[in-house]
Amino acid sequence: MARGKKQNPFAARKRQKRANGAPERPDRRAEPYKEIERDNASFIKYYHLQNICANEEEWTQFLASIRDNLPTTFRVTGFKDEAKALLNIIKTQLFTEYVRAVAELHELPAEQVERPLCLPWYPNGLAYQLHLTRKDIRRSEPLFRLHNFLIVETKAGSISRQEAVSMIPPLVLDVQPTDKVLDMCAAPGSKTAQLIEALHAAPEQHKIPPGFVLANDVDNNRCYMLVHQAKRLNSPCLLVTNHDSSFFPNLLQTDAATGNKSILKFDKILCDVPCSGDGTLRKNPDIWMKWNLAQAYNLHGVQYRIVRRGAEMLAVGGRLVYSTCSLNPIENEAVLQRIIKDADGALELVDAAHLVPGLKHKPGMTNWKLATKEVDAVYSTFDEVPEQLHTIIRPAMFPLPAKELATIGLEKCMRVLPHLQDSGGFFVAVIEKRRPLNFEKNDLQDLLQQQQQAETAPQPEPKLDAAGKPVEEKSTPWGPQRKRRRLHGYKEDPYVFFGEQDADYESIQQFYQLDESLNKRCLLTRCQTERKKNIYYCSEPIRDLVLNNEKNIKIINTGVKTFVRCENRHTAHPYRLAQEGLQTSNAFIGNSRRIQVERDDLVLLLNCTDPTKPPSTLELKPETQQRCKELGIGSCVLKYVDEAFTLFIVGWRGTSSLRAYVDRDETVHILRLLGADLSKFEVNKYEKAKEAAAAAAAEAAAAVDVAAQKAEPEELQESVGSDQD
Ligand SMILES: C[S@@+](CC[C@H](N)C(=O)[O-])C[C@H]1O[C@@H](n2cnc3c(N)ncnc32)[C@H](O)[C@@H]1O
Repeated sequence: MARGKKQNPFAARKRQKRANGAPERPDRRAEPYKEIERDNASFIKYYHLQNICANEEEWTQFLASIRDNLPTTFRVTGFKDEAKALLNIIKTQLFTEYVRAVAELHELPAEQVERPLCLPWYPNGLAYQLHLTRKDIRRSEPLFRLHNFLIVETKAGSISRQEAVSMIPPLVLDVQPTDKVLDMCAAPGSKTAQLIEALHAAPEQHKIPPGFVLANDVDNNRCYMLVHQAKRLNSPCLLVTNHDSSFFPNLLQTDAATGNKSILKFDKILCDVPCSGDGTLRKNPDIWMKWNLAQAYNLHGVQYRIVRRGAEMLAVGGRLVYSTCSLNPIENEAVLQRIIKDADGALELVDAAHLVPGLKHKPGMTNWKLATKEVDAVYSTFDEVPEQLHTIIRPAMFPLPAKELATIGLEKCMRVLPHLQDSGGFFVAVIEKRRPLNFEKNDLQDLLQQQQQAETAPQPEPKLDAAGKPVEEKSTPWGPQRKRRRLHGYKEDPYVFFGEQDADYESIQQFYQLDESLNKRCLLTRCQTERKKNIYYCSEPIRDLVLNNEKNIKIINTGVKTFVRCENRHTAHPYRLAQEGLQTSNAFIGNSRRIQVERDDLVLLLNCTDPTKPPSTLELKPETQQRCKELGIGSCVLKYVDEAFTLFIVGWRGTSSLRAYVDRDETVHILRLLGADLSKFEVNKYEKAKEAAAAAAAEAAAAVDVAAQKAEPEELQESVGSDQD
């Protein structure tokens, strides 16, 4: 073994076992694929006895639906005119191709193909359901263009492939651009993305929304999935943290006007809690094999603790949404009746059905029973539960006495069952806070004291500029300053904010004529170095949150990449613009680095995918050439104005060239919006696979020929020999 190279302990153990003569485990991949049996006697017995359906006929429909595969749904992500333009393309070109492809797949006349369904309850007609499963789309050659569209536009952040029912909680949370929003169990982040979109829904009113989204998850690895998902939206108003929500610490905020500190209370909170997930049986059939009631009993406690902590952190007048993808009243109504009862009038369940008009749902249940794990004994009250089950089945899991229950308002909850509109199963409840909770802990003095202690602890001498001011305001995150793998994930790099006087800022400001209203102190890097590489931007409230709270909570990510160091011998300025940050920085950039381009020029620039051969300015329209001459070398903003939308794209003016600085997926997205030819980017993976197989076969045949030629003289000799015999 090479010195210093660590051995993989799992591989070492496997090698050791093999050396000891232990039998090899059978390779399951070699076994024929078995379709999962969509049945579970305990599940059926349990939900039948709960009367989740009105009658036997409906129950039969429920069972048929939950055993069926789930149709694919997607929504156009939207707070821009671009969304409307893309929707138009979807409704015309994509759906025409859809009908053609489905007709080919099912060998039907096109007139018989059912068109995609616009989800009536999703705002502005932006969400659609296809009559195809995810597997259909992934595995059928006639659908390759549809598949390519879904992949590319998802990566470009223009659509979200999200289960229909999962779109409901953010809608009923009703987020406004000024809201302070907490997403307590956020990963992998499909609902967080919706919350961010709602925050940015009024760009004409706010260059940067005053509100923010704090997205949290207890699972460190899933936090990175969340970062990946949310990054597509390029919001400077997002903070991702990694903490147990049931013990989420109180956070400090600074009042911008007075400088006073207070405990942060959120206007909107989403508690999309961990659950048994039996509402997702259509998408995840393996749950049929695992389902049992013990999961719900185990989860009830953590679900209650999360919603209780959420209620404490909610501002008076604020709104909290509790949701699960479980049908089980133990994880739903039992949790809600408990928190509403404990709040003693401070919390109220409200009806939010008007925010999803046309969504078919049932009211929350007001009567349910509990049972043993295998549902062989059923209990209506805690008195009936045998003592050995008292630690598993708790009194609070049973419905309250009828009179008390009537004051809770459980009927305002929404239960979505799969057969109602061919979707997954889901539960959602909306709570509003009328006054502070009796058990709410507002430990401002403790927090201030902790902060003071941390500030007075010995620190390395700060670097000062010529005027004697600190050069930069550095955050000290959890743990050491070097990224190192730990049991519970990575330690994060620090958040180093720009100081009042920053040489890099001065030069960026001059080159891009940045408007002073862009708060330079919200620019940050993720390392302490003289030579900054990537410069990020976050909104003012996010900066305040980071600096006030990073010692109490593990911050995983914030800021949008806005400037990137890019130096070569021709460049006058060391930083180029980053496309990710342009959505924010564009509103602050002056005219000196802008160039307006027409459609043909933009199509030409985007079609150039070889970075070593950028388009020559001589190929562009005379007006564009003239502007290029004036512009001089370096990063710039390409502006394109269409009747329906305006695009801003990062460009690069080279010595004799102009190029668009966007990645492949965004390139395809923009070309699509421009109605340009996409055939160059349209990869048919089936054709490619066939070509690869044909090439491999040809290679194998050639190898056989060569072997045969080599073998020929011997064979001839043999045959001569045998003749002689
Ligand atoms: C139903 S999923 C959330 C789905 C997510 N809201 C979305 O739309 O993509 C539940 C999440 O809760 C997280 N979780 C479980 N226990 C938690 C806790 N105590 N605190 C915070 N997050 C928790 C899990 O890691 C999981 O990512």
